[in-house]
Amino acid sequence: MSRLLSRRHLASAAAVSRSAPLACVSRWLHTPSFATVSPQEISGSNPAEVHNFVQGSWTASANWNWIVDPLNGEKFIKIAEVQGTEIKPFVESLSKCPKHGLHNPLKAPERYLMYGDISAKAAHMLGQPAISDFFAKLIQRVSPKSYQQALAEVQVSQKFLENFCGDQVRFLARSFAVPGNHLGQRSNGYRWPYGPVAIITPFNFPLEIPLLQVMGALYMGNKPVLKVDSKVSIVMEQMLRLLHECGLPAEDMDFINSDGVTMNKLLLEANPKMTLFTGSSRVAEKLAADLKGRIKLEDAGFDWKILGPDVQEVDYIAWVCDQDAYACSGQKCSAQSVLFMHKNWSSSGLLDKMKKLSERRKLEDLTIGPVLTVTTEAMTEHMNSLLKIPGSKVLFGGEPLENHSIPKIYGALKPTAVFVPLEEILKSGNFELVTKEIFGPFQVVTEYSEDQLELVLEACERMNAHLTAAVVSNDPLFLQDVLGRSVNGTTYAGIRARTTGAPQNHWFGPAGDPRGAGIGTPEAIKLVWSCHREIIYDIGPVPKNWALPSAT
Ligand SMILES: N[C@@H](CCC=O)C(=O)O
Repeated sequence: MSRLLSRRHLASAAAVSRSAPLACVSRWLHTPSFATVSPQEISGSNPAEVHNFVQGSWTASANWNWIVDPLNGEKFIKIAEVQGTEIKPFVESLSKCPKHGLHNPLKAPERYLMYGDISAKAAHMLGQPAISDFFAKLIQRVSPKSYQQALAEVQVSQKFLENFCGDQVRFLARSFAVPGNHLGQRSNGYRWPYGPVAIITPFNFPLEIPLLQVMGALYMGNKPVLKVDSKVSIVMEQMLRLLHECGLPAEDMDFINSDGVTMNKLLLEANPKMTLFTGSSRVAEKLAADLKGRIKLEDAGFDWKILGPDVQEVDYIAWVCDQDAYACSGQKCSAQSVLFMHKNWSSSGLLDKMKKLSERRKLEDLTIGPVLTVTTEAMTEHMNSLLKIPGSKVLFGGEPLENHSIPKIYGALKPTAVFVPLEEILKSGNFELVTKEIFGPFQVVTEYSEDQLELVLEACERMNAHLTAAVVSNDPLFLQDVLGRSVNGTTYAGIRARTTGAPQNHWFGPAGDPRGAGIGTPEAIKLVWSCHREIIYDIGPVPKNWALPSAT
């Protein structure tokens, strides 16, 4: 059935056509059946509304919080933000789910199949060009990035859903059995849900991160409450409507909009058995303490790239560097934050090529655009602090974007690279400054000579977030050396290595931290959303010649 021409929409289009211009009819004909907004139509004079979903229904709240259009500062989306006094239904809803979950290998196993079916339907819908276009454009409105980057996010989400069709959800909960010591004894290892869980996700991937995590949680039998950064929660609100249309039971998950303080209160009162947090290290550490460690994290990434001694494919590598550092205006947790360049690259023209590529980026197509969590002043101030380090210099960028109406609360900076000498980076007064993650179009570049690889590795060792990394070389001994002495969770190795753009088939997540979460793959889902339970069956018979042993 075409979701675009549902009877409901044809009827509403016909009704509208009696009183409104043709453009309006065409808008409705092109709005997917589940949708309550049209990405292109949202504006100050036609604001969109985002609701909450709890205990099976959509709800408003006493308070509307306005989100401004990142491109012109107009108030364009109203969020029904739940206040501290309004969390009771959410607390009650989570409490309804027992610790053993909505399903598990010994309870309601048919729900694994149901989730296979829901994923198949959702994958099919999201694969319709009009629907992927709808989500790509909606993402662009709230988390400005180029159409291609926004569409890539939708495609990753669509492929992920395809991966968990049919029997693939039940295969996630595959158990094992080990023979016991005597007749009737065997141990079975099960993947067990946590039951009530919470998911908190950031602004930079409005669809990919919350969708993949929420589906993983549901697949394994948990009941999640999901909170997405209000700046972009409209995208997941619309996705939830799509999921309901694909058969997601209304009671299986809740969706809340609130500020951080209210969410913290909800977490403390509802006491979810596991919380997945994706976002800044500061909030991650606070939550880890508040929730007494019942948390998994995908936090900051000061992600590094090392160019090895073998210089080749300079044009290609310059392009990958440009994408890694500046696509989505550098607002990916995987973005290249520092580039360690072997001296052999100095005369290759790589930096010039990177500069030229960075200059192709423009606000009109959002290949560079607003920075949602760092202001222009803060980025400039950081750059100026770096420039006080002896030997440092601006390689390119360093200036605010021009001719725009991006509101002052957001940042607007040209793609920027600052060179800092390696010996200076390692000095204790400088190290923290240089490795401070700037969630914007900003990278540090440095150079090392043959005998300075130790210093490069020392710098990587001293960093405290280990998310993505790239070792750009086809020298197997160089690769082995660097890979064997580093820890980043998602590391690309080889001449085509990158730091960003992990699709659903690459585990994505930090390493080196027992709280580290993953996203995307079956291993990530099992690790984050289930725990191990072992049931040891010991049904006998008791041997006929059994006699009471002496006390031990
Ligand atoms: N796929 C994205 C990351 C998604 C985050 O969890 C990237 O590779 O930058």
